[in-house]
Amino acid sequence: MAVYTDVSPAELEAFLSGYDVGTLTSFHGIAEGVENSNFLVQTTRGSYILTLYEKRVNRDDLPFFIGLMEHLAARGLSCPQPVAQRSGAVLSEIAGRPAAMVTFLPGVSVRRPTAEHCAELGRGLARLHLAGADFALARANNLSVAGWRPLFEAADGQADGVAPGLAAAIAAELATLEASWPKGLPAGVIHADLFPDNAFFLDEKLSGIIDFYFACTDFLAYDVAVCLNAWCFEPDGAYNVTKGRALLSGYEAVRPLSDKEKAALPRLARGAALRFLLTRLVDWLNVPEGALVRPKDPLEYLRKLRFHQAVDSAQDYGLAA
Ligand SMILES: Nc1ncnc2c1ncn2[C@@H]1O[C@H](COP(=O)(O)OP(=O)(O)O)[C@@H](O)[C@H]1O
Ligand SMILES: N[C@@H](CCOP(=O)(O)O)C(=O)O
Repeated sequence: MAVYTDVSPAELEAFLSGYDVGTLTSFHGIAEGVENSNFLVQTTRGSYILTLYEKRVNRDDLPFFIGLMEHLAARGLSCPQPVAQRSGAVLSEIAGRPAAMVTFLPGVSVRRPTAEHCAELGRGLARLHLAGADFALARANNLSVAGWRPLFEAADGQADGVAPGLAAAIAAELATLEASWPKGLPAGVIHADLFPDNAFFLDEKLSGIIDFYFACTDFLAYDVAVCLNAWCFEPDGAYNVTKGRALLSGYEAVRPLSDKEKAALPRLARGAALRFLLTRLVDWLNVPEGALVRPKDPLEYLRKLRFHQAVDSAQDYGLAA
C-alpha cells in the first residue's frame, strides 16, 4: 500500500470544505502504487481520488500533469479529471504535501493481461500519443538516459547486496546506452509508466488510463518500449511474442511506426528495462520508515534487460516484417 503521508479525518474534512463535493462519508488509503500517497474519498456526491505528491514529483511539474489530464479528456481520452476548488484552483495542500483531487475512474486493472488486452492497450497508447500532439506544455523526461547514472550512483554501493554482479551489469549497460541512445525520433507527450495497474478495462475494452505523474515529452516509441516491457512478459520471465505482436499491431492500427522508430525499438526497450530496474533498485534500498508500501522487485527488470540484450531486431518483439 502506498501511503507515505497519513491524513486525519479532521484534516480531510477541512480540506474538502474548499470543494463543492458534498460531505465526507468515508476514506481510506489505497493498497496499490508506489509513488504517491493515494486515498479513496467518498462523499455524499460521489467518489474521488485524493493524491498527495511525494518523492519523485516536483511541485513545478504539477501544472503539466494536471493540464495534460484536462487536455487528453477534452480530446476524448478517458482519464481522471482534476476537481477544482470553489476558488477555481486545482492544486492544493494537505498534511504538508502538495495535493489534488481527481475523479474516480470506473474499471479494473488486469493482473494477467491477455493478447486482446495488449491489443487494446496498444490502440489506447497510440490514441494517447495523437491526443497529446497539440498539448501546449512540455516537460523533459528526467528519467531518460541522462537521469540513469545519478540513480545508479545512488544505489551502486549496495547493488551487489541485492544480487551478486548487479552493479557491474548495470554499469556496462549504462555505458552502452549512454553511447548509443537513439536521436531524432518522433517525440511528443508520453505516459512513461503505462503498466497494467495504470490501465482500466470494462468488458475487455480499455476504459481508462490513470497515473500521469511520470508523463513527459520524449520519443513516442520509448512509450511503446515501456509497454512491451510491462505487458508482454510472462511471470516466468519469458517474452510472449503473441502479446507483443498484438500490442504493436494495435498501436500501428492507430499510429504506424516509422522505419527509424522500428529500428530503434530494441535499444529503447533496453533503456526502458534499465530505467525500471534502477528506480526499483533505489526504492528497494530506501523504503521510508513507517511507509505503507510494497517495493517492486528490481530483478524482474534485470531479467527483461537480458532478453532485450539478445534481441536482433524489432521483429523479435512481434513487429510485422
Ligand atoms: N482516478 C482513479 N480512479 C480510480 N482508481 C484510481 C484512480 N487513481 C488511482 N486509483 C487507484 O489507486 C491506485 C494507485 O494509484 P497510482 O496513480 O497508480 O499511484 P502512484 O502515484 O503511487 O503510482 C491505482 O492502482 C488505482 O487502484
Ligand atoms: N510502474 C513502476 C512503479 C511506479 O508505478 P505505480 O503506478 O505502481 O506507482 C514499476 O513497476 O516499477
